[in-house]
Amino acid sequence: MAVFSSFSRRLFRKQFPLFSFYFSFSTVSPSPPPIRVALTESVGRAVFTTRPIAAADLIHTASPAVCHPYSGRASCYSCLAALSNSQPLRAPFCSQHCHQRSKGYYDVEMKANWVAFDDYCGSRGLKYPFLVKRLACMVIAGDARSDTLDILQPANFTPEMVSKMEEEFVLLRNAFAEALIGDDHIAFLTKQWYINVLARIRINAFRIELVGGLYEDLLSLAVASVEAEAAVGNAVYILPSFYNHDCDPNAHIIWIDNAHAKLKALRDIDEGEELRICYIDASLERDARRELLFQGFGFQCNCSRCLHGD
Ligand SMILES: C[S@@+](CC[C@H](N)C(=O)[O-])C[C@H]1O[C@@H](n2cnc3c(N)ncnc32)[C@H](O)[C@@H]1O
Repeated sequence: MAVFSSFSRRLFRKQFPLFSFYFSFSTVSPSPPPIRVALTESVGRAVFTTRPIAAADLIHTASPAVCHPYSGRASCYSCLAALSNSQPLRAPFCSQHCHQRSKGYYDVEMKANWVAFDDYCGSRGLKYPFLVKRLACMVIAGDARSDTLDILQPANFTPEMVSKMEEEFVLLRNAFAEALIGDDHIAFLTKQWYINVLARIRINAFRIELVGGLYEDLLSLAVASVEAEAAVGNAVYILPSFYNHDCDPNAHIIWIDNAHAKLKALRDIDEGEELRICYIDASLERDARRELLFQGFGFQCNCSRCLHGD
């Protein structure tokens, strides 16, 4: 658990000079990452460089605030690394470290019967409720705060969307209640909490594709993103969620062996430039990209490729 809470604590240790704030990574990283997060007039918060960054440089890494493997994947419960074939089914961890780190919320999850919730979400192709379930287990275990994701931008849900979430919420709460997890431990688990968390996940969740040993340089990075195996799960991060989108990005988020993310520069970047990643397949036509961004994230892209044509 420590990894999640200490990461959040470090992130929340922030100052608020006019319209910008800086994160302190002093106790863990030898030097802070060369970035700052600031409020912009057009796209809310954004990430800017504090010094020049060379192409292919690692800008920073990030641990997930919450992650969840896709069902049917032989992935570590904790970090989403591939499990070896010899791994016993009852021990879904890639290492003792992952087991120790996640033991508290894994035990909470194992106490409850998830058949109804999993069937409901699985049969409808819903993936994000599993992230909410994981976060709820972490909160009950004392491994995360219930407001962990509150700092992130939420999606706007229509009343119809909210009413569709009623059933999955009831199934989630009932699973905990029937497992005799005391009322005081699940007092945070209201419908409003469920909707608020899903609204953050909707905008900020990353689909994790591992590139494994393929990654060596900028060229293989491009190849890797095309050749990567199918996604292994979803995760939400705090700092990477402040990166805005660009259809011609200067940065890229990648996962090598597990859900620990690396933010890398795709080209030389000047001091003070905004860092942007691409949320979608940048090779799509302009109209298709704009439609995807609007439907998936609710915004009209203001990047220069969209504004000035391909
Ligand atoms: C993952 S968040 C990025 C951080 C966000 N700006 C914030 O303040 O938290 C995604 C949201 O940022 C805004 N955004 C990101 N990229 C954008 C772009 N290219 N054009 C317009 N808005 C963008 C949209 O509101 C989008 O829903």
